[in-house]
Amino acid sequence: MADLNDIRTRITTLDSNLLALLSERRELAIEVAKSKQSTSKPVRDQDREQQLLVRLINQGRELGLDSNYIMNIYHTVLEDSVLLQQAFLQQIKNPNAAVSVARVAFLGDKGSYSNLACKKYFARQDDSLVELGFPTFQQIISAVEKGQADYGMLPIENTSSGSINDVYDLLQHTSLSIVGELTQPIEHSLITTSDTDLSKIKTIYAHPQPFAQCSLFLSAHPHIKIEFVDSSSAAMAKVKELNNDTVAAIGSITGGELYGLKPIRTGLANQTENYSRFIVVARKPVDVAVQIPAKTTFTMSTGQQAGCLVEALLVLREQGVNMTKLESRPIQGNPWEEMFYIDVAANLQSENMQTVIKQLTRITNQLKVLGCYPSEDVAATDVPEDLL
Ligand SMILES: C=C(O[C@@H]1C=C(C(=O)O)C=C[C@H]1O)C(=O)O
Repeated sequence: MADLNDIRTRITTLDSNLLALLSERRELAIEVAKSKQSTSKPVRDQDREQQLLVRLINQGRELGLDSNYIMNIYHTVLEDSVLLQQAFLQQIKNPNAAVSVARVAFLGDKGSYSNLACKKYFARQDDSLVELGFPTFQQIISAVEKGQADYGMLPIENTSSGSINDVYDLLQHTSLSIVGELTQPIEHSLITTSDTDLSKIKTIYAHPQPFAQCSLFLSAHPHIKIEFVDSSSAAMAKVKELNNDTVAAIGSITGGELYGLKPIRTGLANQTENYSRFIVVARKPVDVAVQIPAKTTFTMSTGQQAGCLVEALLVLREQGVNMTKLESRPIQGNPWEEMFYIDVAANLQSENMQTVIKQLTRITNQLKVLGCYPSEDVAATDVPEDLL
């Protein structure tokens, strides 16, 4: 039998080769983006993706590889390829927005969910990253407004707990623009210093958002005391500092590793598919290249007469503009009046969106465009059922 060390050496070599190939594939994706730039072809080509997946699944089968295994790997590869091309075309479209060092403000400290989102988002940009942690959303916005940071990363909604109202309310008053978005899987775990047991835990430190997203798990353990902290990273820092087996934090496994902490329970969120959508804000708006699916976010307040909102929404329908989200929030200082937040799948520079904005400005009390940015929804391409 071959020696374990020898086999591992071969695996190590093989893994290095896989990485080199993935990196080469990314370089080719950039070449494809350059060609699309000259022809204005959309970045996403689902027919091509489907052909590629069918071929790989068939080829994989001959090598004894499961079709779902291939699908999972290639969904990640294709998503990365599409988002990489989008980031590349955006940089060409917005040369003035280029910074060589991106200073990004986020909630918490190293290892917070927002910090992990920053790392992921900016890994696709050419800039190097300076991470600036803040204890509140307001401080993140102020840091960008004052020029202490170039970007702010703000969570806006979560599949378990819904909209993050504090962020929506802050957007009413800022001059910043939304320039990007990112959807991140959020996997809550119970993070501790030692190999303790859930039955020994007396206190859990958590930010109110993870607390809300894990409410079912927490209500099943009513004897555990909950201490709220400013961020998941603050929760993990606290557990590290206390260093005993009766305390735990709600955080991510990756975040916990940065504090030398371990998970004793995973999958705490109410929904198994727990995702957060983050927005990226900056002082100047960006334009979105035509090859990229764009989203535009605007706020509007309508009169309180019957049918005002319907009339506004009809404008979207008449222009064939698809609304992907509608949120309403009270207007501070005007009891019972509502501000509507609307996301549409459209490029602000398109003719229909220009018409929408013109008409809505006429029929609403107030309209403000918060930004137009590349949509990061890269839905998996399906392959024929019988292949799976
Ligand atoms: C690379 C391309 O762009 C996108 C990414 C693909 C890939 O990485 O293989 C395939 C199709 C497109 O959605 C392409 O069009 O070939």
